[in-house]
Amino acid sequence: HDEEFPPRILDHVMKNAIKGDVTNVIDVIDKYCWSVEIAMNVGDVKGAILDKSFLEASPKNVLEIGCYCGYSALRMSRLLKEDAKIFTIEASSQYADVAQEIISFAGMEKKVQILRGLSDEVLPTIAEKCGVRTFDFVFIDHAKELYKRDLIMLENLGLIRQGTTIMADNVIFPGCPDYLEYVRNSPKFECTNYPSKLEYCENREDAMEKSIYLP
Ligand SMILES: O=c1[nH]cnc2c(O)cc(-c3ccc(F)cc3)c(Cl)c12
Ligand SMILES: [Mg+2]
Repeated sequence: HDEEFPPRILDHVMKNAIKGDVTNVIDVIDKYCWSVEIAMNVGDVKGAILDKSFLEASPKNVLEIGCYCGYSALRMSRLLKEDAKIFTIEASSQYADVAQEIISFAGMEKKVQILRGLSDEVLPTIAEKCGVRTFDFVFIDHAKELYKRDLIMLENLGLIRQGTTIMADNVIFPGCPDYLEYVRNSPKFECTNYPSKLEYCENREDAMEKSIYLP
C-alpha cells in the first residue's frame, strides 16, 4: 500500500460521493477499491462481518486502533445508537488528515473522534481524555505485530470490561500468530473465527477473530 493512495481516495470521494450520505461514501470507496486500486480498508466482505458483531454488541463506547482512511469508522458510525461514540487511534498524520476529511464529508464528525499518535502513547491517557471508563467494542486493525501488545495494554489499563467484544482484522493475512495464540489460549477470552478473504481480493484467504472478554 503506497503512501500516495489516501489523497487519491479522498479526491475520488469528494468528486463522486454524496456529501452527508455515509452509506454512499462507503459504497463509493468500495467500488473504487474493487475497480481502480486496492486499499487496506477492511472492505465490504469483512466489513459485513464487522457490522454484524457491532450490532450484536450494540456498544456505547467504541475504540478502533488503526483508522487509515476512516472506512471502518464510517461503517461502525452508521450503526451507532444515540449518544454512542467512536474513538479511533491513527499514528500516521497523513492518514489521519485524509480520514478526518472523509469522516467530515460523510457527516460523521460528531460521532467519530480521531486520536493522533501511537497506540502505546495514546492508550494510557485515553480514559480521562475521552471521558470513557471502559470500551464496549474494540476493533483492532493496525500493525499486526502490535495487536497482542495493545490487547494486553487494554486489559492492564482496565479499558475493557466483562463482555467487551474485541474484533481483530487480518488474523490470517498479513496474520498475527502471537495475538491468536494469546487470545485463544487465555481463559479470559471467548474466541470465534470468521474466515473470509483479504479485502478487495477473490483468491487470498483472510479472517476476522472475535474475542469476548470474560475475566
Ligand atoms: O497494515 C495493515 N493494517 C491493517 N490492515 C491491513 C490490511 O487489512 C491489509 C494489509 C495488506 C497487506 C498485504 C497486501 F498485499 C495487501 C493488504 C495491511 Cl498491510 C494492513
Ligand atoms: Mg486490516
